[in-house]
Amino acid sequence: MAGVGDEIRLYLRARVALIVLVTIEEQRAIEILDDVRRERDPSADLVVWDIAEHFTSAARPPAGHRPLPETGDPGTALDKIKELAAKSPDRRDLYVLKDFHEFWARDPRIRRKLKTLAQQLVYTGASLIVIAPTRTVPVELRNDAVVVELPLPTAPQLRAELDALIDSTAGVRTQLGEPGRAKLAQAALGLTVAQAKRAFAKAIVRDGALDDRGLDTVLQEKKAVVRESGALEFHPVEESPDDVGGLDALKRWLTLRERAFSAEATTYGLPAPKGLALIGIPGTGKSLTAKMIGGLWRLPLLRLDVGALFGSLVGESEERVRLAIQLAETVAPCVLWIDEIEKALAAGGLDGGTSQRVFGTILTWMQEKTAPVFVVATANDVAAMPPETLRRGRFDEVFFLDLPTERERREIIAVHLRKRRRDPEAFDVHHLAQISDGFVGAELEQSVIDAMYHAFAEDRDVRTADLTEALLRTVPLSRSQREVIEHLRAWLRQGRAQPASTAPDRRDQSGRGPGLELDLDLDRPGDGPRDLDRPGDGLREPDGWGGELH
Ligand SMILES: Nc1ncnc2c1ncn2[C@@H]1O[C@H](COP(=O)(O)OP(=O)(O)OP(=O)(O)O)[C@@H](O)[C@H]1O
Repeated sequence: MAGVGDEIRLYLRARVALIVLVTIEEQRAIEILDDVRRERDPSADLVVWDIAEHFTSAARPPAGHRPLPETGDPGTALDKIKELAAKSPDRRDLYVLKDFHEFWARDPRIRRKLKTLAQQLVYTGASLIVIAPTRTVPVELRNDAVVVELPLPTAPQLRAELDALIDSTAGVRTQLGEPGRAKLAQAALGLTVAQAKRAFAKAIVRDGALDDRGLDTVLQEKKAVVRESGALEFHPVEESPDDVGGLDALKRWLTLRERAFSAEATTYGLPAPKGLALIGIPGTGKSLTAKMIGGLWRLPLLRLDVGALFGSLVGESEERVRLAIQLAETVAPCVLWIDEIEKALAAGGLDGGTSQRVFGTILTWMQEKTAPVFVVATANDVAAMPPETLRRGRFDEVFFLDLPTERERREIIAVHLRKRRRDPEAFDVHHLAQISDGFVGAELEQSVIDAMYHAFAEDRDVRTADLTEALLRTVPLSRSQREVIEHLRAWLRQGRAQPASTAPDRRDQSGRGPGLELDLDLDRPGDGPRDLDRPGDGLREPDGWGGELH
């Protein structure tokens, strides 16, 4: 039996008044509880109450028949449990309540009755367990209750389900040998037992057999489940470092850790990297980098939409974040991209408490996580983020993505010409980079597209002149919203991040740009060891540096 059964057994032995088992897998929870019951006392009963079936015995095989009371009212159900336990105080029955999270949320009478009953049962052999889909236990009950989470099934558990399904499905042809079955079970990680069984069954019905095609069905099912969870989605991994212009320091950092999640790295004694924070000017390639990491490291990429975490019902947001974390851990090793993490603090219209709790849950998890989930947090607005957010221990490194330098602009323009099947050699990219000072990657890409539209409308191929015009037509954000960039650079000046690029021309002809000239104050306390692969450490801020933009 999994660790949860052991944990529950321990709490029962310690006579904890109320155990709240958090899961959406009620059937699996009941099976685990029945194992616990049988092992403690085979003659005890497992009595389950829910709003539709009322009292039933779930003990397998049935533990000696005893008439059970009949009531669909939750308050009366609690009274009846009290009577049953009082009648035979030595019986070690387990009473399981379903649907109570609905009642305790809205009825103070139920909260009171449940608390009293839980405290009284401590003096009998019986125990009380609530199965709930959320871990929000009312304040009044928190002192008496322990919350136990039922993790999603592991690969061996899913494998057992798969084997059982194949054995029980008459006439199913299966070309799945040992490695195939293991692969399929592995692919189903992140699904509940019921969801996995459904996906396996779907593959059998659709293909008439269980073979390699099943893998695809299972992955599709998993994507659907992840999407339904509200805030998490699988992101296709298509980008490679070749799609990213500039940002060489950041790319080097990532390439150095390319095999960080391999078994060899663990054997070598390396800890798995925890995560990266990418802070910076909008449009400089933070999202692009997050996507590229999945491609470079060949790991699945999950994107967490922080805005979508916030639900309107009490406790819903916390529940969603918990579920998202749980899903990411089951899919691990993976990259979890937390897009615009600062939104967690600025969730408009919500009471500060909810967003603080959601943000706190993410941060605590990042600090304590042991599963190989590499977090990439991207943020534009650092003003809302408390400084401790980006502390080491959570992130291995914090990178700042500044306006691209001239050389980087050359690379970015070349990337986008190549992407659109044009040879950069056929263009004067030097000139284009020179005239696009202050442009970010997104604006350069847009200018390339804009130029191509103009040429296309005139039925000819795109030329340097079209690109020049497109660039001159564009007013980059760095010019229209200087203060946004000033603000971010002021933050960088406080030495909280590494420049993502080490371009020697960081101070290009415009005389702007912080980059390498910053004194990064490498010895500040609490910083821990620095990366050897990080170039440019400790260079001095030049006289008269003012980050002036043109
Ligand atoms: N360094 C770069 N190299 C190549 N393309 C880039 C680069 N930076 C940005 N781009 C292009 O601009 C698009 C938008 O950039 P991206 O979304 O990654 O920026 P961002 O920093 O995440 O912006 P935001 O903060 O506004 O979300 C990318 O999909 C890519 O096509």
